[in-house]
Amino acid sequence: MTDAKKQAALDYHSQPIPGKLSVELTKPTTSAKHLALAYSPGVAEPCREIAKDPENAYLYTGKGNLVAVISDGSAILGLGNLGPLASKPVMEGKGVLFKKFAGINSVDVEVNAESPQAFIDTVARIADTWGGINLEDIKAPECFEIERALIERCSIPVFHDDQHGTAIVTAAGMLNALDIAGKAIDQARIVCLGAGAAAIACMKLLVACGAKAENIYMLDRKGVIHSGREDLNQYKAMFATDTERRTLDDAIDGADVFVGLSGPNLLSPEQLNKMAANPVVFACSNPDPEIHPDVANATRDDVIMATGRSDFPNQVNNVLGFPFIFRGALDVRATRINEEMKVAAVHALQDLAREPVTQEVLDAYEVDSLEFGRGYIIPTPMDSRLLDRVSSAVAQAAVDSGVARKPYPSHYPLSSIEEVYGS
Ligand SMILES: NC(=O)C1=CN([C@@H]2O[C@H](COP(=O)(O)OP(=O)(O)OC[C@H]3O[C@@H](n4cnc5c(N)ncnc54)[C@H](OP(=O)(O)O)[C@@H]3O)[C@@H](O)[C@H]2O)C=CC1
Ligand SMILES: CC(=O)C(=O)O
Ligand SMILES: [Mg+2]
Repeated sequence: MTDAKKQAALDYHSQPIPGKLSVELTKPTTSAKHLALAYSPGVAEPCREIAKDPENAYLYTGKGNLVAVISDGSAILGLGNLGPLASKPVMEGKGVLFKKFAGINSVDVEVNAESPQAFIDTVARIADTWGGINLEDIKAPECFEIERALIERCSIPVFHDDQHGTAIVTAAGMLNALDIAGKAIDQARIVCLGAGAAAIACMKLLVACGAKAENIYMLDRKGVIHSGREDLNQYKAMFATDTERRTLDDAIDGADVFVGLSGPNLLSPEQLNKMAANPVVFACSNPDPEIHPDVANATRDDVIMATGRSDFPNQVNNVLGFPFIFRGALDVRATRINEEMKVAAVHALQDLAREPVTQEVLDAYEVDSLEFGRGYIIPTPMDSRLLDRVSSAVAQAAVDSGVARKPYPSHYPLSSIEEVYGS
């Protein structure tokens, strides 16, 4: 970013008041009578009801529309481990997206934990307060055990966004991009740079969508993850291939797909030039991609290019997933977010990209036209139809797969966030 853009970002966060979120009141509070209801003595009545039956918390408090965004700051975007407090702008940002796109209230919680177990214990002890937990920017491999343990210990949905939100959006974009490139996913040779939270989850979901594990070369900082390596954790080991290729330079030769979930400027124009015809490049590291789209487009005119950023076409970013996935899960009071719900979200995103783009989206991106093709493989976050399409698909999948504690919502389809509480 230029110095002017960096300053604009700092000003945005500090002016006119610090931060991006605030708390609003939902009940009248202008008289002593109101206070006697909101506070003592009236507040005792809902307390007694919740003590009798914890489900009443959904009736008398904001729990059912409240998601905690929780991080230890160990993998903040692609910036690395900057600690919990430095992750707060990102966590507030996730809260902005929850509210703006899905009408969900959120609190950000930055945990200073000395170990994964301490983090798990901290979160588990406060979990009942919320309707769901969105884990964010926790590095691999610790994130896998943290999420598994919290799913086991909590009765509300726990979802590591960097794993599953990213994987859902990547899979949707990839299925469309390969279709446009005229390639079959089960034939595609895929290079994944990065072997952390996002990369492992993305490759697992691509395999579930038809990619062949033996066609995937995954790389970490030490190079290709191959069967001869003895330094692999169990998650990386799932992607160890029997190959003589050792470096990105080796792996990228002839590849159909590059997925970057690692760090900035790690794919060179020379390496892009070694890829097969119509290469699909998802350079998803934030804020700086593995290859800048201007560089990629200048290098090859047949590249189908996506990044995680809002300021370039084809934004492959978990913002297209987590707000709507939680909306659907909360509205049927799902106990968890399972594979069926994730796959339903993939197909809802994939299908929406193939529909005509609305004027609202054209205006938001200041373009005259946008249609399914190389420059538009996935819906944009500013598409208000996402609220209905993804949330409905996720809610229906939760009901069908038996994890919903409420029926499919009678107030669906949703056409705006004003409707999220029903009528
Ligand atoms: N667009 C989107 O929606 C999203 C994008 N991301 C991006 O993905 C990236 C990774 O995030 P996340 O998975 O959460 O973090 P993790 O810390 O869990 O994983 C980072 C991975 O990147 C690898 N890596 C880092 N530098 C290099 C390098 N120079 N060469 C090869 N591999 C490297 C690490 O290798 P090693 O294992 O050897 O340490 C590790 O496997 C970030 O840039 C993040 O912004 C993440 C989530 C969503
Ligand atoms: C988008 C996001 O969650 C990340 O880059 O970590
Ligand atoms: Mg993240």
